[in-house]
Amino acid sequence: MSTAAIIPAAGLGLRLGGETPKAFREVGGESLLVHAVRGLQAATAADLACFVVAVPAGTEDAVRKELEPYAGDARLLVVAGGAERADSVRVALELVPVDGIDCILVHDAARAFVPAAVVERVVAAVRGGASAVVPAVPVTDTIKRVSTAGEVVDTPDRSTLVAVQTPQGFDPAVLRRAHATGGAGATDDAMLCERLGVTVLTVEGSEDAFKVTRPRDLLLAEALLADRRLT
Ligand SMILES: Nc1ccn([C@@H]2O[C@H](COP(=O)(O)OP(=O)(O)OP(=O)(O)O)[C@@H](O)[C@H]2O)c(=O)n1
Ligand SMILES: C[C@](O)(CO)[C@H](O)COP(=O)(O)O
Repeated sequence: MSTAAIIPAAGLGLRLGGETPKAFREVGGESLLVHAVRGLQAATAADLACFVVAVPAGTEDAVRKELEPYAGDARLLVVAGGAERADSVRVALELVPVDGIDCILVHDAARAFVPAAVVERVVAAVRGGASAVVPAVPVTDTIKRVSTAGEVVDTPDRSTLVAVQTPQGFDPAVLRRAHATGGAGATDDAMLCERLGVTVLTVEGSEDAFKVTRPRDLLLAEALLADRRLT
């Protein structure tokens, strides 16, 4: 049995700014998307057999060509994404083969520097019987719930909060059932599973799996990569 990876990479990166869609922005001379594919490939225990990448419409052929050298023996499929992240995941999911796949990962191109150990932890938890698995890190700020008027409503107990990352891993049948319900308002795939009443397990994430979202994240990405190249 093998793993399939869906990579939603069709976002515009409005918070990052610039002319180029975020997944094509370069760090250390390579696009975030290339870093993301390489990061998943480094997780050898995941047995990746297939990548399905959702990209901005019109860029499919160029991306296929760019990623081919990094896909190794895995099958590479590139598809035009949708309006929201959940739409991009859903169109990609339709292309994931049913036979021979016991785990589907959904991994943001924007979380391009996830360590292999995190990927392998997620896959191992799915193979160990979990239906849905998310990597998580502790929240370090005090979080406030606020009203629309900007007034603090309350302060949730921080020890019960975590920030979740990708790749998120799923039993294929569960992920298909979750996306069949539609993705309205869902900012991650685990949320769709939660709506079905499926238990979502957390495993240890990593600060390196941060999401490139705002301009200063690119500085952090350059520094992280430079440090990795040194060590
Ligand atoms: N319609 C969309 C929107 C997002 N994504 C992908 O989902 C991941 C996480 O989304 P986010 O970081 O929010 O990316 P953007 O939507 O591009 O960012 P922004 O909200 O700042 O425009 C990214 O890899 C992004 O390319 C996608 O495939 N399709
Ligand atoms: C999937 C995700 O990366 C988990 O933290 C996150 O929810 C994506 O959110 P975004 O608002 O689309 O960046």
